[in-house]
Amino acid sequence: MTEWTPDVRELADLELLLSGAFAPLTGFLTSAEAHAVAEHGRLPDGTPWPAPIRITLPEEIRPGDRVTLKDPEGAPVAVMTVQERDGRYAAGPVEALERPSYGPFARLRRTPAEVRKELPDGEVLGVTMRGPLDSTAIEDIAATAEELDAAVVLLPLSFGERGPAVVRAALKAADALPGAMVVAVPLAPRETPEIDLELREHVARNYGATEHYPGPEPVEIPGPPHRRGLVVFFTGLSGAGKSTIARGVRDALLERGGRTVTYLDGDVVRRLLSAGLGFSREDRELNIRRIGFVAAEVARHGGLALCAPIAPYASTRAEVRKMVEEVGGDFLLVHVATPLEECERRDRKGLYAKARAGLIPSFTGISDPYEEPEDADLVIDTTHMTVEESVAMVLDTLVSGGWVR
Ligand SMILES: Nc1ncnc2c1ncn2[C@@H]1O[C@H](COP(=O)(O)OS(=O)(=O)O)[C@@H](OP(=O)(O)O)[C@H]1O
Ligand SMILES: Nc1ncnc2c1ncn2[C@@H]1O[C@H](COP(=O)(O)OP(=O)(O)O)[C@@H](O)[C@H]1O
Repeated sequence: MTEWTPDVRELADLELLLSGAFAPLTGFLTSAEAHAVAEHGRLPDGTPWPAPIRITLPEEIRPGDRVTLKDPEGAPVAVMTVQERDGRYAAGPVEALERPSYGPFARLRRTPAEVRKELPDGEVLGVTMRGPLDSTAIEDIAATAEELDAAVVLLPLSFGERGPAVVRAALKAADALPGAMVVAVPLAPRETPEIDLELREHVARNYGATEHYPGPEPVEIPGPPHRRGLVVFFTGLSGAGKSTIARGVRDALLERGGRTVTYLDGDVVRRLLSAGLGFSREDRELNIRRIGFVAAEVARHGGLALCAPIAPYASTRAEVRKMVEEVGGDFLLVHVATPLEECERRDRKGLYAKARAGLIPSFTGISDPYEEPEDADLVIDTTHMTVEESVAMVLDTLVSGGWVR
């Protein structure tokens, strides 16, 4: 049987499909269902449903296959029977394997059936929360509950990096709302506020709510850029100047102070983190994913990471961008766009001559691809530039973006 690890949003949706929080859905939507939902806000049989709950799977997975869906730590979560392929998407029912029993506040992630069993008969006020409740909201909830003679269930939507903070906010609010239950629901935000609100209402109803009270939207106060994690990712041909510039930027940042800096040097990465890997497409991709993983961890804790691999494939660079942004970090792609002729003219290590002579197979730019970035945040062609000028271009970008003061 095939195995696959969905991304964090898909895994959160999977958990809600399995728990019954997305009832009547029991699997990922087909293209016809997703289309009906997008067009009419209903499933093809007329049942109201606001949001396309979908999953992307690799192309090799075909209708009829049974796929074990695993969490990032490798624990099997569910088996999906693929019924349909629609481009990147796959549709089909899911069956639970093991209930995830870890993660912050795992004890509060309960199924709608368990919660409904505990609720008293009568009215239930379901409060969905994406951020803390202020005293006005708490008074409002208390007054509504009294008016309706309703029990209160607080449903913190604990998705992503901020998830635990939302659950803590719900526990605090529960202290001020005697008798309120707290149930953590990993519902990722949706594409529009309207869809988000409707889906929250459906989920609240599945948890037994007869009334839905949407908590106020959190005021988005991302930390200032100089406190946010940042990954500066240099890409370009061998000899383009990536490591020279990255080292210059590192030194300048250390001289200025104010930020911690991690330089994931290409040679060190290849010697330690990626020891044993070669230069096939698979090995290069794995090398870049490893670099991206470490850089994202640095960014998660507010650090600044500099990486300078060739990273020839656009899709792998995009994966790294996603990994970093998912943990709340910023990602700057710097294309060191020195043309092949100049890199070859420099040929510092004599590698281009060897590659031309056929002594190094699959050499980037000669006998192996380099996909030019279309999403670079900064492009530097070093052909007619000094090292100092190139370093200054990066530093100026960091200062003007507020990442460095
Ligand atoms: N076949 C082939 N193609 C490209 N480069 C090769 C190859 N074989 C060895 N080298 C040397 O390895 C350095 C590139 O490693 P990277 O880890 O940056 O490459 S990749 O991002 O995984 O594609 C690169 O170093 P830099 O010149 O510092 O970029 C090369 O010196
Ligand atoms: N403006 C510039 N920026 C960076 N490197 C430059 C520049 N001008 C000349 N060079 C030279 O080009 C070479 C680039 O090598 P390197 O930094 O190892 O490239 P890469 O890491 O991309 O393989 C170095 O010898 C460096 O001195």
